[in-house]
Amino acid sequence: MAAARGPFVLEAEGLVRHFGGRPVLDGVSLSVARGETVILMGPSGCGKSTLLRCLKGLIQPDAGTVRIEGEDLWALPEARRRDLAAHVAMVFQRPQLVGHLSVLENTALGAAAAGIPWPEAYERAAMWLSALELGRHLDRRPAELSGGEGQRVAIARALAADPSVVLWDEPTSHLDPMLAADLLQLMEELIGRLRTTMLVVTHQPGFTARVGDRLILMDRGQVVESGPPARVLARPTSEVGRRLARLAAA
Ligand SMILES: Nc1ncnc2c1ncn2[C@@H]1O[C@H](COP(=O)(O)OP(=O)(O)OP(=O)(O)O)[C@@H](O)[C@H]1O
Repeated sequence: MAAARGPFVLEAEGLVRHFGGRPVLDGVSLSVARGETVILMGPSGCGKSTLLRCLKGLIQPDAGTVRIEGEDLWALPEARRRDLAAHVAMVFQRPQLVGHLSVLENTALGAAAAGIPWPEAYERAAMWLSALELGRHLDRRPAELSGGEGQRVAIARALAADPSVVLWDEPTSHLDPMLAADLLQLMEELIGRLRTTMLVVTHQPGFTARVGDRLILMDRGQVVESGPPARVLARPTSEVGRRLARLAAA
């Protein structure tokens, strides 16, 4: 990645995105500072995944800007945009691995896409797979993995790319409760240890309180509240915040 240009790794300003004539993002602005862990919460369907996809360059907003390391993502020519977006790693709700490639190849692919030369990409992939206790599965195909293993490969693929920022889109949502708890604990350890810039979508208030530097709440395509998680959960100022606080206290 080019030399750091400012305190914010990721910035969105006035993002608007419609689906079927309906505004799914309705003027979203946010910024994530270097080394910060920002948690994004909000009711199902409020636009969290759509926002993350815009920030990763997978969906073009109808209006507004996305800046990655100070560069206006959608103002760049396509090749340069792809390069820049490769420094934003994303862990999705499902692993999204390439079926005919091995676990090692899938993981190295993320690093290579971010411009890391292939030999080093393989080294970094093997290192992260081993760190995430997948060292015995390097030659397996994605279909031969359990749901939890698949998500750990997706995390290894994200981290092997040495990203500027990692977007986590509720990676535990399709796992059974015990596997989900294990994966949340792993995420908590990684976030605490790496201090990489993170933007995390989750529905877990306990996790949010423990790992978040800042909590942003969304409702119906808009940011409705933002602040330190302990403050937001104790003294919410929005309806969504009050619902979340009741849930956290239950
Ligand atoms: N490609 C698409 N085509 C049409 N509608 C879409 C598309 N992607 C998202 N939507 C709609 O946009 C709205 C927001 O979806 P999104 O997945 O961003 O919400 P979310 O907050 O991430 O929800 P969840 O917490 O359930 O994952 C939903 O009503 C969804 O149906």
